[in-house]
Parts: sequence; structure tokens; C-alpha cells
Amino acid sequence: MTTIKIFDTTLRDGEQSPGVNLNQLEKLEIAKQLERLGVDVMEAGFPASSQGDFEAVKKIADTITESSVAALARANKHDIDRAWDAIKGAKKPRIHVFIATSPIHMKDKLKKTPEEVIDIAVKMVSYAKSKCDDIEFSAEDASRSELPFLAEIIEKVIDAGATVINLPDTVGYTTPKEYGEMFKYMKDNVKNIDDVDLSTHCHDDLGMALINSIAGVENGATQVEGTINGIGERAGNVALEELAVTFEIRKDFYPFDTNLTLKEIKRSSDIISKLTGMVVPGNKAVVGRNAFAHEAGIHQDGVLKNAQTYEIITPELVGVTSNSLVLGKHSGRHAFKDKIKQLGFQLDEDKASIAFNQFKQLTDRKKEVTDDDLFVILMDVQTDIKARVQYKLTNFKVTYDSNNSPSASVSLETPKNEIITGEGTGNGSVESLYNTIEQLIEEDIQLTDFTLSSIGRGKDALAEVHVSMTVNKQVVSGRATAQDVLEASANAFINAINRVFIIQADEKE
Ligand SMILES: CC(=O)SCCNC(=O)CCNC(=O)[C@H](O)C(C)(C)COP(=O)(O)OP(=O)(O)OC[C@H]1O[C@@H](n2cnc3c(N)ncnc32)[C@H](O)[C@@H]1OP(=O)(O)O
Ligand SMILES: CC(C)C(=O)C(=O)O
Repeated sequence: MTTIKIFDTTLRDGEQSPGVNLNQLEKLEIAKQLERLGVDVMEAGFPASSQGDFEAVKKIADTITESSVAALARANKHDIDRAWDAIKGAKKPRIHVFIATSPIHMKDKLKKTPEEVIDIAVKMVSYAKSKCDDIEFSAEDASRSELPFLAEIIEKVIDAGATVINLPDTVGYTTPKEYGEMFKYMKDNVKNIDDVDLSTHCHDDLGMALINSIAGVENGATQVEGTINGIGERAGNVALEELAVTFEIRKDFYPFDTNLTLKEIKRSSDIISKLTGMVVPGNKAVVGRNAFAHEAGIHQDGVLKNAQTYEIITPELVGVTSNSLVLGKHSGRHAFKDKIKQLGFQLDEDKASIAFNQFKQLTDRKKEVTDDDLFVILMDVQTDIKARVQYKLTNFKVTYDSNNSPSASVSLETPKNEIITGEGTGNGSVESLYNTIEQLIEEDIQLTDFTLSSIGRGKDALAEVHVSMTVNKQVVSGRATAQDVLEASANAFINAINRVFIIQADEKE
């Protein structure tokens, strides 16, 4: 068995998914979970891209001890300096330098000759090496690059100090045969290739990210890059849980394994889905809600007689447990704290107390409080950064009947602690609320996305709302959970607006 290193880029390429915008505490919470999952390397972000991302990467680097923490940088000194400043406190830091090597990217995007690209790559890998021992070099768009050129640049950056060579299928264009052959070519033609880890990085534009990653591994790659739930730029990256579970279930066929703790997969998937707002489709392999559900009579009959007739993966393998009924109206703080631990959270006293009060409020309105309900409460409290100035929803009312446009009235507490009230209408109840809030808050707000999902299945399930918007051209997302759909909608909208204040404060620091 060869153990394949897992490089998780949920916090970098995953965050490049449209509409995803994580705050510092959210990124940290995901990082902690990735460490529990056992990823060998986590790419925490792209520090040169914003002050907020710099701070988040730094926080992660200063916290994580088991996994290596990587930061992405273009092949220029400024990006490399920012990356190093963010990760130098990490126990195992890695600078990840990339530059494109395909003819189209070099000519039309970088406006550089191939010789100039080699020169920049070598100089920048050496520069990064003068700061950090572990240097990954990515040849962006490798799968559309000319093989002899790719071999030449790789050999030179290895001589300049690269410890990992990544050959991305940046645009999800390649096929398994072609991608595998690229790795074999490098193995056969780059003299010092055995001195480094070779890595895959596959996008899913043609639905082949998993099989392409496996083809890379079969041809010499020792590291796979991807994300949890397969999120990422455009159609996303390879879903790491699918790769790890494939190796586990088909160990009769593939002589590979990973260091992942498979039973942490479900929790990782849930946290990432919740914090990014990217809902996992019910039929998604390994982590979808229906992945272990059997609907058809013949299947149910088979499963009752022997689960293995239709179940190749047990739910327990990936940490799917039955959604046990937990605490209720009469539960106290001790039982609540114990449950917090069981669900894998570490909350300080203040946050535990806020979460306990929210749980108690929920027990007044909801007969059965499940692990899923508690999970969202704990996650919300754990990752809530309070803006120094913020708007709060103090009251709202929506009137709806099938013959008239819905109308809303909303009262908000302003950052100056004044109560402001307004009224408005819209084509639907949510729109009437949003129009009213927009009138009250004098900022330029454009809603770009709205997602509503339910936590749990019953008619008293909690509603979870995610929104993406621009506020004064700043892209921001917001989320909120409540038992009432409209309350969750209003609070998600306000949460996004409040996050702009947090980003502005971060940027000033
Ligand atoms: C394949 C990938 O996923 S790569 C990672 C993609 N991630 C991101 O882009 C993160 C978000 N990006 C950002 O915040 C911004 O694009 C920044 C801060 C990185 C750069 O912003 P700007 O300086 O305004 O540049 P902008 O994004 O418009 O253009 C990119 C510039 O970088 C250059 N560039 C692109 N890749 C590289 C590279 N690997 N090495 C060196 N230069 C590069 C481009 O040629 C262009 O240069 P030019 O201004 O001389 O034409
Ligand atoms: C920066 C590199 C690794 C990348 O994300 C890609 O090529 O898709």
C-alpha cells in the first residue's frame, strides 16, 4: 500500500466558489476540522489577495499543529512575502508558488515568453526557498502545456528548491489517459523528479476530477489536491472524501490509502456546507443525504436480508450516525456542556452560555431538539464575530394574502443604538422584507443569491438561509438560522450587512 498525501484546498480553491465568503472564525473552524480529519496539508488561503485573508491564514497557521499549512502566492516577491508573513508561525509551513505554463496562458494572460516564465519561476522558487524549506510549485494549466516545456521548467524549479511539484488540470479539460501519461512523462523525463512529491489538482468541469486524480496517482503522483464536498472554482475540485473512500472500499483493486480519519468525513462535510452555504446535493456520493437511503422495494428487501446486497459503504464508515433525539426542555447546563463535547465543539464559557440560552429558547418552540439543531446553534455561536457596529432586527411583521402584494414592516436597532422602523412591499414575503430593510439601511445593496434549506426533516425543522450580496460593491455573504423562514431570511440579510463592518475593520488593522 502506498499512502497518498492529502492536500486540502477547501479554504483557498474552495473559497473561490462563487458566493462563498468566509470570515476568520469560520475559516479557523474549518481548519480545525480538517486537522481532525487528518489532512496532510491544508491550503489556508491566498494572503496577498486581501487583508482579511492574510489575517485568517495567519490565525490558522498559529493554531494548527498537525497538518502542514500552505499559503498560495503568484510568482512575484510581494505575494511570496505576504504568504510567508502569514504562515511563518506555523509548525509546518509551506509556500505554494504558481505560474501558468500553457501556451495560451503564457501568451494571452501573462504576456510572457516561455523563457521568461522559466526565469520567473526559478527566481521566485529560489526566493521562496530562502524563507521556507517546504516549497510547492504549481504549473498552472499543466494539462494544456507542452510536455517537453513542462519537463524543462519542472527540472529547473526542483533544482531551485521546490519540494512538491503540482500539475493542475486547471480548467477540467483532461482525460484520465492523457493526465496519467503526463505524470508518466515527467517520471521518465525529469532527472530529479524522484526527489519531490508529485501532485494532482483536478477540476470537475467535465465530471472527471475523481478519475483523473486516480489516473495521476496510478502514474506516480504521491499527493492529491482537492476539497471537501468538491467545492471550488467553477464546477469545483475533486471531492477528497470520494477519493479516500474509493481507496478504502476498493483496496482490493487500488494499492493506495490516505491518512484521513474516515469517520470525520460527515462532520467535515456538514461544517463546510453550512459555513459556505454550498448545500450538498441529496444524491452526492459519500456524503449526500440519500447516499445511504434505500427507496425501492426490491432494494429494501435486499438490505433487510443482508445490507451488503445494496450497501457498499456503511454509514458508520464516514461518520453518519442516526440523528439521535437529545436534550429537551428540562435539560441543564451540565448535560448541555457534555453534548457540546460529544458534537466536537470547544466553546469558551461565554459562548457556551450564549449557546445554552439559544437552546433553551428553541426548546420552548420545538418539541424535539436533535443533534442537527444543536449543531447549527453551536456552529453559529462558535463562528459569530460580533461587529463593533451593527444592525439588529428588533421586530418585523409580514402581511400576505393571495390577492395582494405582501407587505412588511421592520424595526432595526442601528449601530448608534437608535430604533428605526419602515414599511415596504415586494412580489413575495421575503422580497417585501428585503426591500424594507434596504430602505432603512442607506447602503448600496445588491442581492445576488438566496438559498433556503431546512435542518432536519419535520415540519418544525429549523430554516437556514444563506445570502450573497454586494454592499457598496463589497462582495459579502450572510447566514442565519431560525425556526421561522422569514426570521431566518431577515437575519441572514442583516448578518451580511454587518459582515461588511467586520471586513472594513479587518482591512483597517
Ligand atoms: C488557478 C487559480 O485558481 S489561481 C488563484 C486564483 N485566485 C485568485 O485570483 C484570488 C483572488 N484574486 C485577487 O484578489 C486578485 O486577483 C489579486 C489580489 C490576486 C491580484 O489583483 P490585481 O493585482 O488587481 O491583478 P488582477 O487580478 O487584475 O490581474 C492578475 C495579474 O497577475 C498576473 N498573474 C497571474 N498569475 C500570475 C502568476 N502565477 N505569477 C505572476 N503573475 C501572475 C496577471 O498576468 C496579471 O498581471 P498584469 O496586471 O500585469 O496584467
Ligand atoms: C493555483 C493552482 C494550483 C490552481 O488552483 C489551479 O491550477 O487550478
